[in-house]
Amino acid sequence: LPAVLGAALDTLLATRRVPWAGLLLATALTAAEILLDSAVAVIGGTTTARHTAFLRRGVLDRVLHAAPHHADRFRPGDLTTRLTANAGEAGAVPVTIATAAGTVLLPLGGALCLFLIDPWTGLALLAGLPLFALLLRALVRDTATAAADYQREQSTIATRLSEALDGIATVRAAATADRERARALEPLDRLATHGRRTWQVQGRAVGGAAALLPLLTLLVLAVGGLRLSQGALTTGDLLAVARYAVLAVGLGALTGALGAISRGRAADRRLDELRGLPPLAHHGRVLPGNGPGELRLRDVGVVRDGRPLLTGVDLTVPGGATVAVVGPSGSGKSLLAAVAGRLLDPDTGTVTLDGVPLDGVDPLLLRTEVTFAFARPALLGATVGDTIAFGAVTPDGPAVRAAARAAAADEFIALLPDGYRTPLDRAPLSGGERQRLGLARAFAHPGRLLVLDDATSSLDTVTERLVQRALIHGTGHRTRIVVAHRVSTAADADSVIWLDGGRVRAHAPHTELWADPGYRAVFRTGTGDDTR
Ligand SMILES: Nc1ncnc2c1ncn2[C@@H]1O[C@H](COP(=O)(O)OP(=O)(O)OP(=O)(O)O)[C@@H](O)[C@H]1O
Repeated sequence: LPAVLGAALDTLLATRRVPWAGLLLATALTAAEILLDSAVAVIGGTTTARHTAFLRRGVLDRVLHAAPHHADRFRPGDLTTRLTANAGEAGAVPVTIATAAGTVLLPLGGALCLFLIDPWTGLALLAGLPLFALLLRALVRDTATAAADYQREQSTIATRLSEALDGIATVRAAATADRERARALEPLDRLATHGRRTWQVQGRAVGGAAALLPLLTLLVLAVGGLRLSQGALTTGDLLAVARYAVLAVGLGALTGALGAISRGRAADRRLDELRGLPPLAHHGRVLPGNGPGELRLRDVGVVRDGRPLLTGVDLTVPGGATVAVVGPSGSGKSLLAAVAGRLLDPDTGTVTLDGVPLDGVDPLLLRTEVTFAFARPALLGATVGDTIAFGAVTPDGPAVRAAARAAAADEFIALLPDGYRTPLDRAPLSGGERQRLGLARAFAHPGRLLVLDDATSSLDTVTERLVQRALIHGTGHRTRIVVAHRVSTAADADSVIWLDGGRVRAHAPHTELWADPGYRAVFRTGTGDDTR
């Protein structure tokens, strides 16, 4: 454009006629620039959105497929920040790099044209560039550290807020809302400091560029003027030099792009920590068809922070048996349940189902063969029916209803506004009702092994008996492990695993163990309410 305008000016001066061709070309070039700018906005926006979605999916996939105890060290608030704000910043990097490349191309073209018109004007521009390069280097380095600190504090606030929301009832009951707010917002000062640091670094770079680049333009123009007076340049040339010099110092826009790239890369490093989570390893083995569901644990141990939580657990649960796991609070019952269905890999020993080590079985297959129900089940899916059907395999309507009946959930579901089709957010549920939906979900997914981890603790005694009967009389699972505090569960089971301090104290039928006062004491000192 400057070359066309310069040539048009020279034609005008030389011929005293309107240079229509030059003007038309200049108009076409300007229109093309406007069109390109619009294309950049549209393509840039969609590319960033797609890349962000790609990063989020990839990282979420790694988190979901990671060995659970590795993924657990990232708290929900922290994970959310990484997957939302951080992924957003990291997702913008490719487009920002492309924009930066565009930002560099135009000044480079400008510089090249200066050399073509007159090398001395090009050299004048080059003289100031080393200083500008130093400025950019400092910007990239300082932005990266300030942005990383800022993003870390953001995560801390998000973690504390999500903890406070999670425990909102306790916070209200303890009247500690003000204290919680102060705790959640405590990193705010540091966050502000790091935020200011980021913008100070950016401001310094922009300020430096704003001081340096006009001086550079002036220098190029001065050299151009000198060359005009020497007769080496025409007036049109000088006009073009002036325009190209302005284009060349457009390099200043690079400061904004480089700052954004540095912030994006700092955010991407936080995603890297999630990408680095070791996946749940397996050897893609299948379980033998029609196996009885025999579970064996050999010398199983779990250690956390040097503390043994399960030690030397040796157990055989015969296929088709119902086994209760009892023991005082903190004795390792939930850990044993998690290990039995590979929600957790033990640190020592092996767990096999029908002779195949669990860590060898394809996880998707394992999830169709092993079903869990928990004390506080997460209700996933859009409707009440969906949440029961939720799993690796989706059961049909009659199977969902049969499972709900077995879990004694059918009656209260029938009272909901739309029955099974009631959206979960329109279904106010008590703790016991939530538990029954969790149980129904487990019952609706038959397989070799069913693990109930305290999954009936909120049910009243009558309902629990109903569920217990359904459990014993078949839910389509062959083997059942039931963690419970109630003596009736132990009495109904074929045998009882009695845990104490992370060790198996005994594995025998309830009637045999009942003679031991220590065993009877479990039901008095546990959180269970019934003894007999
Ligand atoms: N991820 C973990 N990191 C560190 N310690 C853990 C972890 N998970 C469990 N523990 C500890 O292991 C012990 C056993 O926990 P577990 O949940 O198995 O007990 P439990 O017998 O099911 O107790 P309750 O009857 O109260 O539910 C507890 O002391 C608990 O603090």
